[in-house]
Amino acid sequence: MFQLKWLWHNLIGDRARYIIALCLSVIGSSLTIINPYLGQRIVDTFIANDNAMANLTNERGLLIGLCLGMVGFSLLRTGLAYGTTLLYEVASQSMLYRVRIYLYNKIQGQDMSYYDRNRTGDLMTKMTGDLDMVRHTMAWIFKTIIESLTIFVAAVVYFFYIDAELTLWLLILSPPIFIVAFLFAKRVRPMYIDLRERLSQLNTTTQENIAGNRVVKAFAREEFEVEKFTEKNVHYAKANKAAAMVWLDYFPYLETFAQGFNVILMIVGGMLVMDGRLTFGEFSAFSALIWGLSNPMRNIGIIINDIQRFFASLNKIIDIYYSKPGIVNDRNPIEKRRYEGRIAFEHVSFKYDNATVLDDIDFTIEPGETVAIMGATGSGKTSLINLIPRFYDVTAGRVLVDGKDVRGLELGELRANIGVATQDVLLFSDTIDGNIAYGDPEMPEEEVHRFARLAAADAFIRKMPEGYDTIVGERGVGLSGGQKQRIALARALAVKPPILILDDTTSAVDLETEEHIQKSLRELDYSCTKIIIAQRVSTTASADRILILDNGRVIEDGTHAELLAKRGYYYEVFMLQNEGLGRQVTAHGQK
Ligand SMILES: Nc1ncnc2c1ncn2[C@@H]1O[C@H](COP(=O)(O)OP(=O)(O)OP(=O)(O)O)[C@@H](O)[C@H]1O
Repeated sequence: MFQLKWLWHNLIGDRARYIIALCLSVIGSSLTIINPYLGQRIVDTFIANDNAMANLTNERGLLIGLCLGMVGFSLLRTGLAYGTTLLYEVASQSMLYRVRIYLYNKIQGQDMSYYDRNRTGDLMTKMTGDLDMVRHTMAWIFKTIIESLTIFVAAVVYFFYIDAELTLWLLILSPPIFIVAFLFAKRVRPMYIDLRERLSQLNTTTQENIAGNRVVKAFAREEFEVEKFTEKNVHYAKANKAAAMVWLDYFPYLETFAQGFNVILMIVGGMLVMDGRLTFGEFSAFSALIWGLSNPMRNIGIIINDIQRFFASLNKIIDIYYSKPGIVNDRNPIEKRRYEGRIAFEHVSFKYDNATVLDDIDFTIEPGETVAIMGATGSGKTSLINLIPRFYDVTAGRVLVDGKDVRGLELGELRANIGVATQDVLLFSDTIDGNIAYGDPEMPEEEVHRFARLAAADAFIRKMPEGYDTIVGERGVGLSGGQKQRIALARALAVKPPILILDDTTSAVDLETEEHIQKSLRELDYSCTKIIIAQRVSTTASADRILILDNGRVIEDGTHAELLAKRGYYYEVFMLQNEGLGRQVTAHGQK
């Protein structure tokens, strides 16, 4: 089966340990028949024997030997069980560790459309609960299956050796038990797939709620969110209960059959003892080992439940394991070069699924040029700049950097040459210093300060209680929107990229600060092509060129003066921002 092959493949490095553990499980479980055998000898020789008293005197050595044997084998089994559990734990934990790293790398290597499709809560469930279920199965469920099977087989073999007829009577119960177990497994399987999905939904709701708690509070929607969570929680609890109830439908049959072993033993075994075909000792051996037949039947429900959970979880993990990003790096990493920074869009079109977002975009940006992109919200500005570092790939046409199609460039090298400050600023829960030096952790402190000054962030950072060592909260909590933007800008500048992309990076800073940033950007001490998405004319005015996007098409392209002279969209925005007349501006003129 494919899933088992996958497990075997990932056990590499621990296969020997795991196989030894399986063998020890088999040996340890087989030893369970030894004590009933020794007990049988004791009963037949020293208790239910006509010469029992004489034997007690004459064969004392044998009795002591048998008793010591029982103690010895019990100790041996305990020792083996300890060692076996240890091996299972070590092997499964190491496998879990390796697979977790592999999956983490896989997730990191996915392109943006993967993150568009997958919910964070679902990915978190895969990385935690699902992986742990797989480990639990490797360490406990497989062990229980192997041990139950071994004890079952060993008991049956031993029973056949003592008395075949009684054994066959007992085994009459096995077919109905297996039929019931099969029916149960079939019914419960889809329930565990559903249960796994509901857990993922519960986690997604929880994660979104925690991440978005400020919005929830701002809109005073706590009650609504609690209701939403309760709904998911109820669904999850119901799914759990439904699976448990199914087990209860089958449990009485399995339990009755399991009890049936004792009943058959009493009736048939008793008759055989009375007929003198079975000794008391042999009967006691049956009695002592009958759990070897009934226990696996009792465990069968737990095993089936866990195996279904295991497959539901494993399939989710395998999904990530074999997922391939659409955007791959098919070049071998070479020594990273510094690009000149020439960018060209050649008749580029782009779609998310089926919705066309960019249509026949065609322009060139020379090294060192500063180009501003403006356009109504949703016109495709962010989508356009996302094509340069290959966050997404074009649907038609080509994006060229330094004259080469970006799809043919080494991905790491390409991205290392591009500094991006995204619209949605994300800072890590780390020091401010660590956040600015994210692209180069070895960066000297003075450099960090220099880039913070360029981004007009130095002054406010120094006013913070621990300056550059201040730890910012998750996603930058504790900083204002403008402060976060300036740290994100410093982080992008600090990699000294030949291509710098700023997506609305100064939208939340005041005009004076923005002026300082504009000046810094003009005076950077390294050559840099800048693409700046902005809504303010104050930002775009000093650019070498301005592109106006509307509905995925470039409708205006020129300098500030040229576009004003055109009296189109740009002119309207200019007038609106400078005169504050509040007219509604469209790409096609004024309404
Ligand atoms: N991940 C996505 N999946 C599907 N559609 C998307 C995705 N991201 C953006 N879009 C759609 O693509 C269009 C362009 O979005 P884009 O973010 O590029 O616009 P924008 O000009 O940057 O807008 P804004 O100024 O509001 O940031 C929008 O209609 C948006 O709904």
